[in-house]
Amino acid sequence: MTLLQVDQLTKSFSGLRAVSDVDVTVTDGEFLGIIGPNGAGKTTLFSLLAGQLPPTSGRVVFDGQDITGWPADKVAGAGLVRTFQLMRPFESMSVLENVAVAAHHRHRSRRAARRHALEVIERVRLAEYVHAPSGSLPTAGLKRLELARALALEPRLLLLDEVLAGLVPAERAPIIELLREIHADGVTVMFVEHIMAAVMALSERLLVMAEGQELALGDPQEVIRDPRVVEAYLGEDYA
Ligand SMILES: Nc1ncnc2c1ncn2[C@@H]1O[C@H](COP(=O)(O)OP(=O)(O)OP(=O)(O)O)[C@@H](O)[C@H]1O
Repeated sequence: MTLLQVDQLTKSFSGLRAVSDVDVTVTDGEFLGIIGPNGAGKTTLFSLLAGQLPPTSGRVVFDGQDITGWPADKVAGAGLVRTFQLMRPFESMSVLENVAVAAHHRHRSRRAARRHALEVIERVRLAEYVHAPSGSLPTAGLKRLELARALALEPRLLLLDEVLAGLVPAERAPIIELLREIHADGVTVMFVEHIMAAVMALSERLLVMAEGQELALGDPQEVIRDPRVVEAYLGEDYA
């Protein structure tokens, strides 16, 4: 079943087409990787889908509903949630309070929001930091917190924007495992990432963007051998 359908999606910033006529369909339950050079439009695409930016033109249909131009909180309420490359938790608030703020969107009572937040904190394995101020977390902890805040909104489609950036290789493996678990639990994922080992380990299909457009889309092993992808992004050494 199609969960997300994007038709001819375009975003111009004073003449620059950051996202240009993108068509993509995401099936319920799939894990779609997205790669491309800096400035290719990956983050802008996420902002258009998740409602942080209104598109210049084009259409976004999520779970059968036309959500084009909806504000972010309404999009999240429908089940489409993103993480941010630059994480901005409320630093003086504890991990629990930060996640409870997100959980509150799904649970009206404080007690239910707190209970749900605790479950999510367990799930991302942040329990030892539950009462710590978010500002005191190491980078890997902040990544888990960013995931927890997104999961507290109970997404059906989760857009992950470089969740592995800034982590040393030893810290990446457990986060990759966590992403696998989240996906196995039934969450559909779109995954923007530069760490190719993670992209190849997780992606069922791979979209390559360049200059705002789709350069290639399909089976990851085939896509990374596409000469246009090698030239625009991966380089001969990777190939
Ligand atoms: N708010 C904005 N105003 C003007 N130009 C913008 C804005 N946001 C993004 N851009 C431009 O749009 C283009 C696409 O940027 P975007 O951040 O989406 O790329 P990206 O593929 O996510 O890059 P990276 O891998 O570096 O995160 C870039 O040329 C960028 O400078």
